[in-house]
Amino acid sequence: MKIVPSILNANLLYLSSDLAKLEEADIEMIHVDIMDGSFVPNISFGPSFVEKIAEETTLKQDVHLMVQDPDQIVDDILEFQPEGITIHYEASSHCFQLLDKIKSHGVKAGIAINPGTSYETVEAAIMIADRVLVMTVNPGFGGQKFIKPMLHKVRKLDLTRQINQYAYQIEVDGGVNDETILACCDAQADEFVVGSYIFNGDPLAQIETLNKKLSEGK
Ligand SMILES: O=C(CO)[C@@H](O)[C@H](O)COP(=O)(O)O
Ligand SMILES: [Fe+2]
Repeated sequence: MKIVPSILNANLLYLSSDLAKLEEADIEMIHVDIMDGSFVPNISFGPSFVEKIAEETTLKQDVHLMVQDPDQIVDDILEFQPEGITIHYEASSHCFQLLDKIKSHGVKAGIAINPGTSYETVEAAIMIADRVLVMTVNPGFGGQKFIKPMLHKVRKLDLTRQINQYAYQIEVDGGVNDETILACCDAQADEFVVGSYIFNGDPLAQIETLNKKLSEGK
């Protein structure tokens, strides 16, 4: 089980020292949300930011693409060899081709689903995905309320991978905090993206609280 801090709501003026704190907290990977103002009503970072982060830290990058046309931007990100790139099923017109392309570069290929997208819609795509990201808020912003019924999808994804021996990791993204992380863990999610909960306080203390919750819940 992994906590994956999302830097979307971090204060970018202090990002360098915050990244050092995450390393100190034994975090392995951060979550980088790329938004184009079209697929979601917000604009965040672009590929050059992935490059700058790679120069600054040894933390791996889990890149979450919330863009209308992922085919157009994916090459620019593959260049910086993140740990993974996750595309939205709703945005990609050729998701199998794109997932294969990401994998062929030795980068983990993820498929993300919005709250309104059913598990059944992605039944085929998950067969080849390394990661399935279940949005537990509507994408676009940090600091939103966790949508609890999404855990039903997480449970189904876990059951499906057990039955078929699929290899994907299940990641939950949005509204994960000290009150919701245990339910995600119980539903068998493997990776917990946590943004505002970590960066609205002292990152080290917040991560310690989350780790404590997870170990108490075992
Ligand atoms: O992809 C997104 C939002 O669209 C997320 O990765 C957020 O950045 C998570 O932030 P919190 O909900 O934890 O504040
Ligand atoms: Fe995200």
